[in-house]
Amino acid sequence: FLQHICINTRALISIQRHVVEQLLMDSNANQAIICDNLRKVYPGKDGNPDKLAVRGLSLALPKGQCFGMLGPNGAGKTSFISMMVGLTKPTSGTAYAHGMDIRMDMDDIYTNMGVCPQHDLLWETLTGKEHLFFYARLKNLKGAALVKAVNDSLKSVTLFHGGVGDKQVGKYSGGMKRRLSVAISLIGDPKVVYMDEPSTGLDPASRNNLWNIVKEAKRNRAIILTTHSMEEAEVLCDRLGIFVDGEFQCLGNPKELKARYGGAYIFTVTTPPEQESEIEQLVHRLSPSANKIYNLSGTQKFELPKQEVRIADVFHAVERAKSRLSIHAWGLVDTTLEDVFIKVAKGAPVFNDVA
Ligand SMILES: Nc1ncnc2c1ncn2[C@@H]1O[C@H](COP(=O)(O)OP(=O)(O)OP(=O)(O)O)[C@@H](O)[C@H]1O
Repeated sequence: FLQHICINTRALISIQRHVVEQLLMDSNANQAIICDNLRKVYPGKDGNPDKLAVRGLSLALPKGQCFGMLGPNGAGKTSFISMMVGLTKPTSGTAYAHGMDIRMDMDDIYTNMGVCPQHDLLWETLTGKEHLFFYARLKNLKGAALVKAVNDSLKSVTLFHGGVGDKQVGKYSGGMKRRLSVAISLIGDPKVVYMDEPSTGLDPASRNNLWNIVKEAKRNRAIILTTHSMEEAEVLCDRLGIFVDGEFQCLGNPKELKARYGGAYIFTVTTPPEQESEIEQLVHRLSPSANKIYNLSGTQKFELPKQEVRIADVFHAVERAKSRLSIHAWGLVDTTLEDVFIKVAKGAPVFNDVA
């Protein structure tokens, strides 16, 4: 399985690299974002080796798409976004936002870019509305258009009614601050938006509300977002990359990733512990290469390779077994994006230092 992942990874990353090379040669290429072999190395301090946080990232993203960057803690997602928004310089390689180079044209890029940082960067003594006026003016909005943009923005993140937008941010809850940060990132109609874990700390209702805002917003722009929520990635992202140790381990839309990396059904069954071996035999009759992945006092979990089993056969086998075994509960589920994430993140080689 790991071999399968590695082959796919190399092929996919080189295809993406090839796409980027073609786009860079095409002066009419209408891509919102192109990353060309971006690399970030943090110099080692106190005798420690250098840290290669982003190792040659190539990516092309058209307008109208939301790209999700998933990855374990410390994978390099924030380092990537920091380069894209001009907070740090790439060690080598570069990226283009609507054809403008992040090494030279950052001032022009800023007028057409929005950022929702991982940690809210807000002034406690200013109101939500004052924040939005400030950022909207930076985007050159004036007069009636400025007032309309601010009010629309407050409404879109439900901070308008009851005068919430006129309260000081110091009195906002964590969720309200997060919603304000998202509103700031979208004010002034930027064509490229980066969102670093936008829904962290939001309750389910606020999160759904935020997802609707992002879905609406992506129609007209390119969005790159990082998230630890597989649910969020599935709801919002047209394309995903799982980023581990500074490089993509896989790229694709959520369905493709599940199909490519999720070659098995998960079959769970609970019986009295003394009937475990009979269940095991039943499973191996259904699927000779089934793999037991969990076993605790009568509850067993198996991976059944999809090419070996038909769902209907599993249902029939369980129904027949019920006449002689006490099956308290059972279930058969398809691979989730979370399963894909765990497998890909675990299977990735570990690199810590610059090779
Ligand atoms: N300024 C820095 N100097 C040295 N090393 C750094 C610096 N910033 C990040 N790193 C290291 O680079 C690696 C990538 O960190 P980064 O914050 O980009 O990861 P991340 O994927 O955003 O993690 P998380 O999901 O936890 O936010 C980590 O090993 C981190 O310790």
